[in-house]
Amino acid sequence: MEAVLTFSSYPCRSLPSIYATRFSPKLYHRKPSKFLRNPSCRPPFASISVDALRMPSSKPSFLDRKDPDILHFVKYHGLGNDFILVDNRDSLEPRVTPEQAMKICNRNFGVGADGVIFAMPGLNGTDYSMRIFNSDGSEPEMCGNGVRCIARFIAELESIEGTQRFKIHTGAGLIVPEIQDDGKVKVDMGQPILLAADVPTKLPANHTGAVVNTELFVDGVGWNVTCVSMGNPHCVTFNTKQVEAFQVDEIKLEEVGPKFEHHEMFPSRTNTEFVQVFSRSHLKMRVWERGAGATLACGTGACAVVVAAVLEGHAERICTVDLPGGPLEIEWREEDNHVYMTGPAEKVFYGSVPL
Ligand SMILES: N[C@@H](CCC[C@H](N)C(=O)O)C(=O)O
Repeated sequence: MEAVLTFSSYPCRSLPSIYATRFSPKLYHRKPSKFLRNPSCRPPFASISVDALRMPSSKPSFLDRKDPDILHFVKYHGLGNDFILVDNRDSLEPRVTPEQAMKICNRNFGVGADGVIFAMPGLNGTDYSMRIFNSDGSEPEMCGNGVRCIARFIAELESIEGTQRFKIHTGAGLIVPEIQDDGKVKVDMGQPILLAADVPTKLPANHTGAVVNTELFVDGVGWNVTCVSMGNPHCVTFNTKQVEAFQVDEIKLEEVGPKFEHHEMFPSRTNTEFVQVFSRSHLKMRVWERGAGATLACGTGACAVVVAAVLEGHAERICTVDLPGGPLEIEWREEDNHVYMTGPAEKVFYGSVPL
């Protein structure tokens, strides 16, 4: 639900509604858009009505406008992992630069988000491509919560209702989200990558080439870690040499997270998940994300956690993973070695920002 501000009684046929947000009304108080500045477009007696708590019945027409100085977007979140979604279907060139993405993601001086995601034309026989900039402007290969959001975003752009499956090209290869009857999105996240050099990590590998339950010194503490890539790198830890099982709420994420992220053992930096085991099918995690810091959820992270939990013998292949923003259902399927993630993706508001 959101507040919608509608300018009515304009004679211009193409006049769009203007959607205002509960969260960032200041965005709409900048330079008036061209049609408002053009007197020939203005009726003598324009009326303004505020129609609160109404969802637009269809895609807002302002998403169709192509003004190079204004970015129209839709904000989505997956369990509080929030993104600015951009309709980039006409080009493989992202509409904003990494520097602009940083500004837009800033929670004080911009819209506020963990990243900016672009829905682009498909490549290699896929329906669409997805690219993403983290809030620090870096570009990750994949984003699990983001791929659920982009599925819902594309469905909205293409006015598709009901169940729908898309083939999405990402930096991690083909990813297949499927919108289910209940609105949740189930994603085939592909196979986990375990070979140390491919994660990548310089930590010593075991006889299979994987880094499983290996000691990593961070901040003077020996953490037992397992390294998994879901296209993007993850370092998963369930315990230290001193602490047999974490109470994850006690982990000082802001202190220790950046030290994992920039550790010399991770040449491409890393996402890090701290995990508490409730049972063999129920885990709880907190995450420090590469390029975004502490977030409320990380889809690729939850997948990596279940893979690591199975490899370390803590859990079975089907688990509920509790994140600060809510639960994800994860399955690491034995038959095809693929990881499947199921969870929500919710639209928050429509907006525009000057570039
Ligand atoms: N939150 C995302 C992961 C986003 C990318 C990550 N910060 C990275 O740099 O790898 C998810 O839901 O997977």
